[in-house]
Amino acid sequence: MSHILEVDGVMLSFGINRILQNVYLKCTTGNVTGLLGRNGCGKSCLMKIIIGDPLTEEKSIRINGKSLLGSSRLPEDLRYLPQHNFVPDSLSLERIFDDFEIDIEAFIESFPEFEQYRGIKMAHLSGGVKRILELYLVLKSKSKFVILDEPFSHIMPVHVDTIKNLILEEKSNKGILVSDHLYEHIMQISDEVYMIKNGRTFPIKSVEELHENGYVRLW
Ligand SMILES: Nc1ncnc2c1ncn2[C@@H]1O[C@H](COP(=O)(O)OP(=O)(O)OP(=O)(O)O)[C@@H](O)[C@H]1O
Repeated sequence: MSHILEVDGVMLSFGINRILQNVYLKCTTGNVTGLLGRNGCGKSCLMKIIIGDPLTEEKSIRINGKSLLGSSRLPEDLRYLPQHNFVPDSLSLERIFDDFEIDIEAFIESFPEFEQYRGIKMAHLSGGVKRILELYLVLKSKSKFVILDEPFSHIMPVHVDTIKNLILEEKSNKGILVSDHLYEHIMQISDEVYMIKNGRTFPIKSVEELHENGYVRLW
């Protein structure tokens, strides 16, 4: 079944700083939607607002036309990979997969060297290893939409390629909204890309447009 997530009417200021004011984006099952923009333009704030952070009352977030009210979100609707680690340090890899009801064997097939970490607690894993694990848990969750904030940060290139493939595989089950400054990867895997600039979102079709909008320097 296909679902559509739409976001508009978002107004966000901190003091006299207007961060977001003219936002529209949509994400649908079967699609990867990319979100790009300069440091501090409001990407993480927008993602947090979508997943229910009460940063602003002025917003309209809808799934299949039905407004998501307040700050509670059902995990079957939306899951979110934040920039910081979220799995408790005291849990082992095996326990985490059990808790999330996600198949650890399929994970180890994608990342064979994680075999050695099966019984290891999160506290003893490196930053990049934790990041891959958390990204996988969110990406594979039984949710209509997943929102990934900087999924490629701290991750070595060979695993970035695996993760891109997993995202492309998983989009047949859900809509995926993703933001990362590794814009070439975002441009490659996204069906639609939005940029945030001066508080508003607009569609981007090419790296040249990113250049024209001051996000990359091509010449
Ligand atoms: N709780 C807060 N209080 C005050 N200002 C905030 C708060 N949260 C975010 N900001 C400001 O809002 C702006 C947007 O922040 P946000 O984290 O969304 O940027 P971003 O586009 O994700 O940036 P980056 O690419 O650097 O991660 C920034 O100027 C930031 O300093």
